Amino acid sequence: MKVVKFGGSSLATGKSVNQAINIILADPSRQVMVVSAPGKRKNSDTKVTDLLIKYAKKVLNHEDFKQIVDEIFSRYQDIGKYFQVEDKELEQLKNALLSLPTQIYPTDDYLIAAFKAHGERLNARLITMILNKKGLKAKFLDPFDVGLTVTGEPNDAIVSPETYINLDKVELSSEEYIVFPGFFGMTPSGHIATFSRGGSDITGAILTRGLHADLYENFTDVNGIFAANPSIIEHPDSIKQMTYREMRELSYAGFSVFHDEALIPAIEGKIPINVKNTNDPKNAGTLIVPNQKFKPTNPVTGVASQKHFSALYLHKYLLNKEAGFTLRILQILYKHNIPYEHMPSGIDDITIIFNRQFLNDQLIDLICNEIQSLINPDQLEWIDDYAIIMVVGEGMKYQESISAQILSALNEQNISPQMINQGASQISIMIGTKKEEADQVVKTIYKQFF
Ligand SMILES: Nc1ncnc2c1ncn2[C@@H]1O[C@H](COP(=O)(O)OP(=O)(O)O)[C@@H](O)[C@H]1O
Ligand SMILES: N[C@@H](CC(=O)OP(=O)(O)O)C(=O)O
Repeated sequence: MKVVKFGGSSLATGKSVNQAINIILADPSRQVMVVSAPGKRKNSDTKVTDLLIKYAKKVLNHEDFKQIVDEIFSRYQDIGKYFQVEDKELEQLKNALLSLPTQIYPTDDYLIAAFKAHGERLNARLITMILNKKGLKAKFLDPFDVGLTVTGEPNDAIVSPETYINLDKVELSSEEYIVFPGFFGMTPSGHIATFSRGGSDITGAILTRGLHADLYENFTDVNGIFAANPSIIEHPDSIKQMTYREMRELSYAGFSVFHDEALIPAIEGKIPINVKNTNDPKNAGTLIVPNQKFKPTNPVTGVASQKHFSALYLHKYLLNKEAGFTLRILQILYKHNIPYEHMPSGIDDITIIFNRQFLNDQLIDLICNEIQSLINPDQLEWIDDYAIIMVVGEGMKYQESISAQILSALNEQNISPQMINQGASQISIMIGTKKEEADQVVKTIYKQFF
């Protein structure tokens, strides 16, 4: 049995939903369909998830929301009309949208999560109607029906282990398709919490593991995973096969096509993932597997970049001999509930890299002041303008000169990275640079290895 996830880019119009249904029908083992909310129809369009966030904010601000509800509903109406779904049935979706502000939520964050989740919930309902209309047996199931439970933040949830005990009890019939909304789960107190953005990939992976599927097919709008982001490199090579570890590092570092957290259930279940194109389903796409059986011909599999970082650089002579130096810094961060991403260090220097999204100016001043007064470094510098480029490849284990090749290629372009870190993971090299140089770094490294 296969679990098949369709991203929002594959379900944006009636025509694309029809392509997705044809993909399901083409292979009888494609029994479970996980769906995202309708995505962008063109570049200037807005994803339904973003429209729902707007709707939630209007409700919280006591603003009129009629227009935004109409806009959201029209996305489902357009898809429904393509399949001649009756107005009466579509009206159920509108009523579900309109009833959202009348529910009780523990906090505003829970309200936002519940609104957001309805992008996928209503789409799964609509696609179930469409399949039934086509004379196919299909059932809508959602996290509340199967016990997909989550903990953590309402808009950044984590799956609970009991989900897998609950999923073990779900009985599938080979006669019936299951349509399941991605992106959200149920909290212990019975509320909706969503995964982070792009999190329908995570739902697909959870169902793949929990329902013991043989393969997780993830359908998107490109022919698999490319060796670099196509918005930076024109027509990059596509990756035929890669390991879980490579994908996890690359998706964490910016390959938004597949969510990094979605790798974890697949790794736990040792289930391969096939990223494929809804518009070109015959293309083999990218297969993500537990281990690479052969030594790769290219040491580098992919180059990813992210620009939302900041860094705190600290210099202190004999830092390496001072017991508890890093511990005290971490205690300050812990006190203010600030997570950090990386902490490369040398004998007298340490750089702490943060995700800028978790910080504001006031917090930055606070931690810098505390570190200065409690730890007294010789130099403290806050670098707000920070990007990370990750060069990843299982093949790097077999070649030692990769960082030298990278540095000399960058040097030829007059780029001197602020940080280069290799070692913590044998299969990746991390480069810290200014945001404005990040794309050029990706281009230079890509040219060097592809
Ligand atoms: N390395 C990469 N390989 C393939 N696509 C990438 C990569 N990096 C970024 N992308 C972008 O990811 C997009 C698909 O992701 P997303 O829009 O989230 O898909 P979906 O809606 O199917 O979940 C592609 O259209 C592409 O522009
Ligand atoms: N719709 C949600 C979840 C998701 O996974 O979407 P997509 O499959 O379109 O990336 C989002 O926009 O974040």
